[in-house]
Amino acid sequence: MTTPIVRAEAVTKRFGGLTALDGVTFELRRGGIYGLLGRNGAGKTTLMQVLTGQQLPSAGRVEVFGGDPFENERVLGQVAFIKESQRYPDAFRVRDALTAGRMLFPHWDEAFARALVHDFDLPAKRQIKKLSRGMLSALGVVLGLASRAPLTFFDEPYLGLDAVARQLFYDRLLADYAEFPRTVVLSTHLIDEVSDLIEHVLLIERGRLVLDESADALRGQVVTLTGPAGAVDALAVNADELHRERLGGLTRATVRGRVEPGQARAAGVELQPVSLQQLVVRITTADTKEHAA
Ligand SMILES: Nc1ncnc2c1ncn2[C@@H]1O[C@H](COP(=O)(O)OP(=O)(O)OP(=O)(O)O)[C@@H](O)[C@H]1O
Repeated sequence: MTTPIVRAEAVTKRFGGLTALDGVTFELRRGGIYGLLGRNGAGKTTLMQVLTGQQLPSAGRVEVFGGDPFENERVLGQVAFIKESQRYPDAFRVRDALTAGRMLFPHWDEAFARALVHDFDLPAKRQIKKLSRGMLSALGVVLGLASRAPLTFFDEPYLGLDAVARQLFYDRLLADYAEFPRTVVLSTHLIDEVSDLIEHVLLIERGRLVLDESADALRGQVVTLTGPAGAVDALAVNADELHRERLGGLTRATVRGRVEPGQARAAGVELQPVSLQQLVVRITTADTKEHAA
């Protein structure tokens, strides 16, 4: 068993009458790339803020590296939180941000930072306020990767990055993670792009954690069945139905649960795996319908 480095117990965060996090309980273990997924406003940023001591929970408990992260230098020295809206001092140049990274992060790797600045084609002497949006995102990515923080949060780090730069980020993250294992939490809407990268999925819906599963386990769990309605129903009897539609005379159902491929073949039902992206869409829309009902 790997040791958990984060424990969140029944964490609730309210902003006035709005409940942004609602009784969220989970653990993050040492070493792993987590995908923090969920629709707009689901509570992802709030959760990362609570875990990094930038917001206090309204109820519940958070423990990071064995302590409360709030104003805790020992804990926060091991944590990097890279967010799109990061503000820098007005006169800061790219190279000043690297100097700050060197001072802030005990595990900082200067050579790696310089290599990344080169890879992302960042102008070291340019003022940060004069960077393009994509360059600003790239700077966040450089700081987050070179920090080598044992717990690194990337909150939608790709905004403004083009496809080539995003791929560079994924490649560098994966290669560096293999050499220096740590815990990385990546909040993203680009699920298909990161589905090969993430090892564990945390899915938040309206402030509640609705999925906390290894990506491998999930891949085998959800399938689409297409065939005559009666045969589909019989095969899916013990599975959890997430979605159903009719295609001419056929029924297509997306279900979570075990379906035997041999039985499906014999019943004339086509079985197809479901991508992580489709799975998230199905789970979150099923939840929305339930909520509206
Ligand atoms: N400081 C705040 N004051 C009031 N409401 C807030 C505050 N921060 C977040 N919220 C609200 O809490 C909810 C969750 O927001 P959060 O930013 O955590 O969502 P998110 O999952 O990160 O969304 P997105 O994917 O759009 O970035 C939203 O309804 C948001 O409006």
